[in-house]
Amino acid sequence: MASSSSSPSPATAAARKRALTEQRFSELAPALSPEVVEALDRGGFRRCTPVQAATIPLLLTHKDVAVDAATGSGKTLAFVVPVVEMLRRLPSPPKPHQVLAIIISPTRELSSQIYNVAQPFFATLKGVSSILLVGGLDIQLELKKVEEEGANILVGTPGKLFDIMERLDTLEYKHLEILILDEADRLLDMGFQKQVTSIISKLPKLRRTGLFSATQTEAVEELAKAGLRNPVRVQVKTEAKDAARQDLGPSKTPLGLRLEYMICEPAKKSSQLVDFLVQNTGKKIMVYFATCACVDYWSVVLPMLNLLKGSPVIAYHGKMKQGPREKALASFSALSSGILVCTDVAARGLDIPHVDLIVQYDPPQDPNVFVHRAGRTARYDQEGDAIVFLLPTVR
Ligand SMILES: Nc1ncnc2c1ncn2[C@@H]1O[C@H](COP(=O)(O)OP(=O)(O)OP(=O)(O)O)[C@@H](O)[C@H]1O
Repeated sequence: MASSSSSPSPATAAARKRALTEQRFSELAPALSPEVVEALDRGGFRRCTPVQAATIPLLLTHKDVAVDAATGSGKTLAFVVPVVEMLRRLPSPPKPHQVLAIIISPTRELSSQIYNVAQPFFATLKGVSSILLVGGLDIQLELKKVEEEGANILVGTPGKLFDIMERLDTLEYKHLEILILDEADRLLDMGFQKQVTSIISKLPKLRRTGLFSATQTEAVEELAKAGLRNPVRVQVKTEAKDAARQDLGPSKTPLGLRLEYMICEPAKKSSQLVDFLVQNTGKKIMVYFATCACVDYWSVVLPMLNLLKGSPVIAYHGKMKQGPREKALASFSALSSGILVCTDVAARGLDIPHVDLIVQYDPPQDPNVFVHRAGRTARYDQEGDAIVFLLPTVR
């Protein structure tokens, strides 16, 4: 959520100025409805980030958009606001089984996060229902609920959405106004191309589509060609100031992010991690490992170390059951300092408040993931540090 704007420190005020444009939501053209502006205001959102200032007017003037903007730059509201605003403009309330908007994102956590961020805005829509469709919930119960009650806005993961769309023929898509594909490159990396393509094939061609990603790949280009009509490309670049960021090229990382690397001898890497964590006690840290087994190992070892007593250590990986996984995320989000040991399941999109430091103990296989991991810190107007541990051979 946006931090209070009552009396920010000079540093925060400067960072906020960098993160936001002069454009007020209340003065966007085409104009947003007063109810949406009020909901934004209640959330502390008064001025647009660059990606919001560029994208909202485009979607509201019936353009498809392919958006490439840094992590933490406010992409979620850049599509939630136009989705809601487009549905507000419909002349009459929809029938219960008419699907008007679909928002697809790659993971349960991201879909839940989007659904939660969207709630105050969905609440301004009278007679419009929404549902979160993600794995891990009882499919029979969901099918029954959707069959009986219908749903006008579907938010979910491609597998679950595809499943529901295949099994239920009571939902009607011909009035669909807008499709959003969030973290598009991840949707494809995770092997969801078939489901996404099948979902798209059920939708009317005359719709708006927004494709959002912090990394553009050839596969994303292909998806944009297949799913978007004459899209306007929105690229929000940040200027690289330090050498490490210049190596990554423009637009990849947020302005408030400082990147470093540490060369480690294989035999000393573990002890260097411990030393590093001890030196940074009191910070809120995420440490990325290559495998779930490594996360399990370190989540047992770190709490045993006297030097780290007082630093809560929380594990988070894809082989954990959904309940413990959600609990882990909620616990870490609530901490002001502590360590989350995790795999790349926590690399994308998660908006965890006030993470100070990202440690990439195992470098990612895919260079794009580097940017997403680092992007869990320095979000919106915040600053943060990210360090990657490199063996001399991979430098
Ligand atoms: N206009 C705004 N004013 C103030 N805060 C904002 C604004 N827009 C977004 N934020 C805040 O910025 C943070 C990052 O936003 P969001 O999660 O949408 O980023 P993102 O671009 O989707 O990041 P990622 O690529 O990592 O998924 C959130 O905490 C959000 O509340």
